[in-house]
Amino acid sequence: MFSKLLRAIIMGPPGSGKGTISGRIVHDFGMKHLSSGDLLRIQIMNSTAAGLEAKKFIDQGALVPDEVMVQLILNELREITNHSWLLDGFPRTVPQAEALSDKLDIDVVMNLDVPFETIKQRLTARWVHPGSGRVYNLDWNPPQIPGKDDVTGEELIQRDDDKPETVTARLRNYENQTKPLLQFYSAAGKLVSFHGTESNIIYPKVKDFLATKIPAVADQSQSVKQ
Ligand SMILES: Nc1nc2c(ncn2[C@@H]2O[C@H](COP(=O)(O)OP(=O)(O)O)[C@@H](O)[C@H]2O)c(=O)[nH]1
Ligand SMILES: Nc1ncnc2c1ncn2[C@@H]1O[C@H](COP(=O)(O)OP(=O)(O)O)[C@@H](O)[C@H]1O
Repeated sequence: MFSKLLRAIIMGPPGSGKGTISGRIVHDFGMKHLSSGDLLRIQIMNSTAAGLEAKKFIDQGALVPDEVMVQLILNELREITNHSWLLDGFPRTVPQAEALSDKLDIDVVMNLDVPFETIKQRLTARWVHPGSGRVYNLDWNPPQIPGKDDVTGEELIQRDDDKPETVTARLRNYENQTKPLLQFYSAAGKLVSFHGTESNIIYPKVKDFLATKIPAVADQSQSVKQ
């Protein structure tokens, strides 16, 4: 029934739950998750040339230039062979999407359609574990020990770009630069949108959809045993 590896994109405005839902997809379907934001934050933590260059844009809520992003992501995707993957946060502009489709065929684009009013209040309460990209929310899914990652016990950080004024700039950029991608992927027949305000309600719909495309982890281990 499932003859090939799945190449999927998850899209949506900042704070729509891409990281949260990706974590559940990885758990249930074992896909490799590649988040452009996590990748950039690791480059910044390691003070690489690409990281230092990217930080100037990220701190202002601006998008990192297309050529930097395309190179970074295509290099990473080249490393993932023989595995289904889920791309989160890339592409974010039409030129990025064109550069990606020049190199690879994408199977599905899942769009999280969450209203801006819902999002704004979420982001100021977001804390992240930079090493893994695990994401928490002080109101919604707080860590077991305040300020510490549940799995490693390491310190959580609040992202510099989650300040209210930067969030406004990011939402504006989403509207101007990223939203046109919905039309791009819709015209290509790849787009599936999930509407809602709660990840717990959106995720079961995403899961049902993905189950028609890729075996769940439980089914994969069963087929190994047989
Ligand atoms: N209140 C609430 N917060 C949520 C929900 N889903 C995710 N969050 C939190 O909202 C913030 C943004 O989610 P995240 O997955 O990082 O979104 P992304 O920016 O699209 O990757 C994080 O702090 C999440 O813990 C939800 O359904 N309700
Ligand atoms: N594909 C991309 N193109 C340009 N900039 C990007 C891209 N992905 C991430 N960034 C930069 O990194 C920041 C954080 O990205 P991300 O963690 O994906 O944010 P969020 O999860 O809130 O949508 C973005 O605001 C942007 O500055």
